[in-house]
Amino acid sequence: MTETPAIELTGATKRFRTPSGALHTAVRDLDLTVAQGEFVAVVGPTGCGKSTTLTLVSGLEEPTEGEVRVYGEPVRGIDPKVGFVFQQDAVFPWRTVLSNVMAGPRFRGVPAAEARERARDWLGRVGLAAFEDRYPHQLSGGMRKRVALAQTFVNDPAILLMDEPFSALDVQTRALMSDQLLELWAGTGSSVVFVTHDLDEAIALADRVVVMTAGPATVKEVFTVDLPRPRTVEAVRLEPRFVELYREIWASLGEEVRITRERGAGRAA
Ligand SMILES: Nc1ncnc2c1ncn2[C@@H]1O[C@H](COP(=O)(O)OP(=O)(O)OP(=O)(O)O)[C@@H](O)[C@H]1O
Repeated sequence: MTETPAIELTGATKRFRTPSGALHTAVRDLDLTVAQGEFVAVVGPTGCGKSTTLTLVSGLEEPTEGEVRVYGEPVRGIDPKVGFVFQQDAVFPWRTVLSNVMAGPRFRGVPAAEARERARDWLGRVGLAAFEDRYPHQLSGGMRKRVALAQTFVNDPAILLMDEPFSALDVQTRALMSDQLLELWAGTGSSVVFVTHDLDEAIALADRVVVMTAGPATVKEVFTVDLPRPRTVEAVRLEPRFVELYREIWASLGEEVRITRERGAGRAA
């Protein structure tokens, strides 16, 4: 018997009504399956429809056509099995780090003592045990991102949707965060969909890299990343296979980036 996929988009199309009243197609006829426990990275030219794809899986938006399923069930609204990490931090500025990490389990009805214990456990895993009484503004960008990871993993999500979560960080912190994410994810069995502009990051993290077309987004090509795990970003980047994969995927992605750029230049002319 084959296992139910964690995520299944079938012929998913999303159109938005623009302020001028016209219809804009952000995603068209998109087919994508993510297995349970799989890490999938999504790359594509700017504005092509990557975030819209995530919002369809999250239940924040409904597809205009086609189907989106999570664990075999059609998505109807926001599912508690799904966790998110975005580029912006989703922390309460007036709450301490511990209170921020406890918030999710508390909203889900976990008793305070247990929520505190789970939050402390995850804060320990992200290396912030000594900072539980700090407020978010007293932390660095990288530390706030670690709070965001603890905040997400503490809810034990079956599916994790990440939309350029590390793009606001400097390059070194980004690499450390990627390593940390892989470490945290390794023990959970959750499925991840990770949207990024950074092909290095996509290959270093993922089991498969999905290349999207210039907008409206559909799947152009899917590449399997056959690099062994556990991986660390700095080490994996030096492997000949990594460089080979980078070249192959860039050949596909680069075309779409060029199409998007030329359209932009056409519009500016
Ligand atoms: N709520 C909305 N209403 C109208 N148009 C929208 C809406 N959300 C997204 N769009 C449009 O759909 C297209 C795809 O946007 P989306 O944010 O999914 O792209 P993206 O690939 O994530 O972009 P980026 O790489 O720049 O983050 C864009 O042209 C955007 O302007």
